[in-house]
Order: sequence, then C-alpha cells, then structure tokens
Amino acid sequence: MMPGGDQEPGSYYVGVDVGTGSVRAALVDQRGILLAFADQPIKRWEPQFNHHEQSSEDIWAACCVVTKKVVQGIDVNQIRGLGFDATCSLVVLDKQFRPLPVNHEGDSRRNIIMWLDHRAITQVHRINETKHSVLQCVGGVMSVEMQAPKLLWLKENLRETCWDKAGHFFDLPDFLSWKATGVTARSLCSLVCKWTYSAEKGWDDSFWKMIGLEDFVADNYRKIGNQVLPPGASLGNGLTPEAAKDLGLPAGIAVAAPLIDAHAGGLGVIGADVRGHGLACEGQPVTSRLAIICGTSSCHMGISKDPIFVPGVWGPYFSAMIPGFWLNEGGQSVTGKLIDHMVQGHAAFPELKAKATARCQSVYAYLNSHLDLIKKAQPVGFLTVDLHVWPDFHGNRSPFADLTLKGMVTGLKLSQDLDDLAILYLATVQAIAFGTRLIIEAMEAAGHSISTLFLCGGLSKNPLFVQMHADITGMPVVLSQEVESVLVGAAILGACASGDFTSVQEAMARMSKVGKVVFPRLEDKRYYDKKYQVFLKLVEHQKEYAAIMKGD
Ligand SMILES: Nc1ncnc2c1ncn2[C@@H]1O[C@H](COP(=O)(O)OP(=O)(O)O)[C@@H](O)[C@H]1O
Ligand SMILES: O=C(CO)[C@H](O)[C@H](O)COP(=O)(O)O
Repeated sequence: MMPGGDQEPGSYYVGVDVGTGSVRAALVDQRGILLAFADQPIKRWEPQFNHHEQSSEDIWAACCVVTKKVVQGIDVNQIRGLGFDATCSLVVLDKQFRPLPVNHEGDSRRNIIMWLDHRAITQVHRINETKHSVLQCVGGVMSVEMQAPKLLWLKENLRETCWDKAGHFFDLPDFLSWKATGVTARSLCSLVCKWTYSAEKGWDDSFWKMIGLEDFVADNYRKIGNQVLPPGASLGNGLTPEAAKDLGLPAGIAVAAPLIDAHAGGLGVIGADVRGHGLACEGQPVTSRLAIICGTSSCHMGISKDPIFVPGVWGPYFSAMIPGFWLNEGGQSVTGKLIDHMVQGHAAFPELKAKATARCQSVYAYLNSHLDLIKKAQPVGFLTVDLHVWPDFHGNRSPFADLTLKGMVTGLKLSQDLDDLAILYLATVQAIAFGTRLIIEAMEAAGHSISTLFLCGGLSKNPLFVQMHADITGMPVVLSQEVESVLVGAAILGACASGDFTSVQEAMARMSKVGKVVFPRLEDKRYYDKKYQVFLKLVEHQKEYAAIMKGD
C-alpha cells in the first residue's frame, strides 16, 4: 500500500454520520468518491418543552442498518477503515455500560440528552456566574447546549435514578467509537469543544470543583474520560468481533477516534483544491475559508494559526478539527429546524404539501419554483422588502450567546395563501443568512480574515439557501462534488486510522473536491445592506422590549 492514497484501486472507507434526525452511512473510495449511501431516521422524544431525548441503542441499531446497506455487494476485505461522527449529545450508561434514564419517567430507552435540549438553563446560568477561566475558551459564555450544565442538571434532578448509578458519560461520537472498539478513550474534539478539556493543559480541577461536580476530580475523570486521542487516530485493536457482526464488516479493521458532526463536515470541505475556480482563497492560507455545516443547526467553522478570542463564538479550540490549527465555532442553534417550523406551521402548508407531492417534489423545491413564478421581473430576494425575520427561535448561539433571545417577524398580513407562505419561507432563509453575516463580522473584528464560504449539510441542497448566503454575505459559496460532505469527513477519519494517509491534511486534500461555486449577485448588495440594517434593529428592539417589561 503506497502512502498518500496512491494505493491500488479498491481501498474503501466507511463513514457513519449521526445527525439530529437521521443516521447516514457511505462507502467512500480513496479519491473521496461516494460509492454507496444509506440513511435511516432515528427516534426522538420531547417529553416536555426544551427536553429532547434519544436512545443510544436505537442509534446504534440504525448505524448497523445503514452500514450493512452500503457494503452490500462489495468484497468487505477491501474496507480499510471506519470513521464516525455524531451530534454532540450526552449519552449516559451505568457501570456495566447499560443505558440509564435521563428523565423523570425512568424510561431507560431514553438515555441521551440531545445537544439542543435546554433543560439546564439555571445550571448554565450558575456556571457562567463563576466567571471561571475555562469560559474564555467558549467565547466567554458557556452554552446550555454543552455538557457541564447537563451533567449538573442530572446530579441535581435525577440523583438516585441516574447520577449515582452512572458509570460512563459519553459524547455521542465517543459512545459510537466505544461501541465499535470497546475503547473508552475520548476524542480530543468532543472533550475540548463541549467538556472544557484543554488540548494543552488537560482537565481543570478547579472548574469542576467550583460548579459542584467535584465527583469527577475525585475519580480522576474516569467517568468522563481520562484517555484522550486526536481525531483520526486508530483505536485499540480496531473493530471488535461483536461490533463487526452488528455492522456487517470484518473484525479488526481500523476505527478512528471520531469527530462531532459539524467538525466532520469541516474536514470534508475545507481542504479542497480550489485551483481554477476564480476564488479569492486560491493561493491563500486555508484560514481564509469558513466551513458552514447547515443541518438542523448551522455551525460556522473558522481556523487560525494562533488562538483568536471572539466574544460569543466558541473556541479557540486547539487541534479540535484540523491538527495544529485553532478552531473558532460560531453557530445558529436552529436553521433547518426553523425553516421546517415556519413552513409546517403555516395555514397553507397542507396545500403546499399536496401540490409538491403531485409534482413529486420536495416542499422546498416547490416553494423555490413558486417564488420564481411570483417574483416577476425583480430578483427573488426583493419579495421581502416589507417582511423581516429575526431567527433566534431557540435562543442565540453566536455572536450574542444569549439563550433568552426569541424569534421575531415583522410585516405580517391577513393573507394565508401559498404566496404568503413562500415569502415567509424566503424571509426566514434570508434571516439565517443575515445571522451568518453577523457571525462573520464578529469573527473578522476579532482577527479572522475570511474570503470564501464552504457549505455542506442538508440545507446546502437548497439552491435558494445557498444563493442567499452568497448574496447576503457578499462571498462566493463553494459546494463540494459530493453533496454528503459530512460523510466524506467521517470517511477521511477512517482513511487516516487505516494508515493509508500520513496526515489528516493529506487525506483532506485528496478526498475533498470542489463541485460548484455560487457567486454573489453584487448588483443586489444595496438592497441586502438595507435589510441587514433592519435585521440589526430587530434585535436591538427586542432587547428594548425586554428592558421595558423588566422595569417598574
Ligand atoms: N433536498 C433538500 N432541500 C431543501 N432542504 C433540505 C433538503 N434536505 C434537507 N433539507 C433541510 O436540511 C435540514 C436537515 O439537514 P440534515 O443535514 O439532514 O440535518 P441533521 O444532520 O441535523 O440531521 C432539514 O431541516 C431541511 O430543512
Ligand atoms: O453543536 C453542534 C456542533 O458543535 C451541532 O449544532 C450539533 O452537533 C447538531 O448538529 P446538526 O445540526 O448537524 O444535527
């Protein structure tokens, strides 16, 4: 086997991506080409508002179904590596590695507190009041979506049924790699990004003591991880015989230390060779690129050679995505979920669904063509001249790091027809893109210099979403040759673990490829600049309303 991906044809890697709504797997070759793809929805429970739970057994079973599907019909001995990525949800197991309930009902199927769960609001508030120095590495304010507040909630609310019995708390990506290999080592990515671990200094005892989780210190962090590996490192002796049987793969193949899903997306897109596309980032350092992974949420991944502190933007995290680089991660907690929410909640949704089904189209493809129909001679984006949306229906992740912020819509009329739904959908898509512009401005003000966006995730399949990101940020958007770039990222991990590439950087350069570039319509800039001014006023006004209501 030649290092550098020049091996004989037929070396394959399997990538498994656990998103919020489904599990996906792909069979990928050493050029980064997807040869097979499968997906399967996963269960979700919302027992009460802001509580979101999943089942680790259900997720593992879905991983097995999709993996078996993608390797059907090929010689499995050609598979050299397996990589996982997943959402940063909290998995709880007892001392014998059995699921423990994270709910008052005691339902042990539901042993995952999902990343978007906001139950630990009072806990995160107390954590932020400590002003502990670890908070500097999460943008100054810890998010309720991280693991420390969730752990504290479990200790304070489910002491007997969960906390006292717990033997292992895993980030979901690390749970999957443990399931596959029996190795409980954690990925540097999950511990650094969601658990306050420092790549340079390790755990900070004083933080855990200060927030009331001194239990972990006394136990030398056994329950949350005291062995840490870089993403892509090969785990133990590879795939165990039991997991091999479950997944339909040969025992002993290399399994990589995993990544969080957004980070796998970053790996799948950010290192592509852009020569010949007329992009400003050509010949420039990779730090001029921003990867945006847009699924249920959107994550804005920017890297730098030196640490950059951006208020309200997570990080700087060392080597958490690309080895040797610092990572800042901006984000919007709900984007795909917000678009679905707005569209599905509208009175004209049943009509939309029926019409889209009749044309064998997705509702989004239908809405996009409907907008084209009603725009007449003007650019489609101009349909929202008097309709504006503030998109923080699930709080603001970046750059305000304020989970009390809410959604806003201004410009509503009495109409309930399809035109009205289409324009509301457009205004929502635009609001998400304005949110991205705001995050980029915060990152640039702190020292990043970004010229090109690289989009992936489910929303990147929506041409309107992509064009609005280009028009509103004024930057070109690069889409990968493989639409499922997050899976390419997971496969890159497997390829690194197999030893077929000498570094993550080398595997990225070989396996991620530019597909299409969408340039901004610069002639529309004045219009979007005005809408951006309104966008900023919306949040300013929302804060004023809250202050008025707080006053006597
Ligand atoms: N073909 C498509 N056209 C438009 N939007 C899409 C399409 N496929 C997915 N989406 C959007 O992407 C979101 C899901 O993205 P995905 O990456 O699958 O999410 P996750 O990784 O969080 O499970 C949905 O909420 C939906 O709005
Ligand atoms: O916090 C995150 C990454 O750090 C993601 O938002 C979370 O993992 C969910 O991802 P997705 O929207 O793709 O399901």
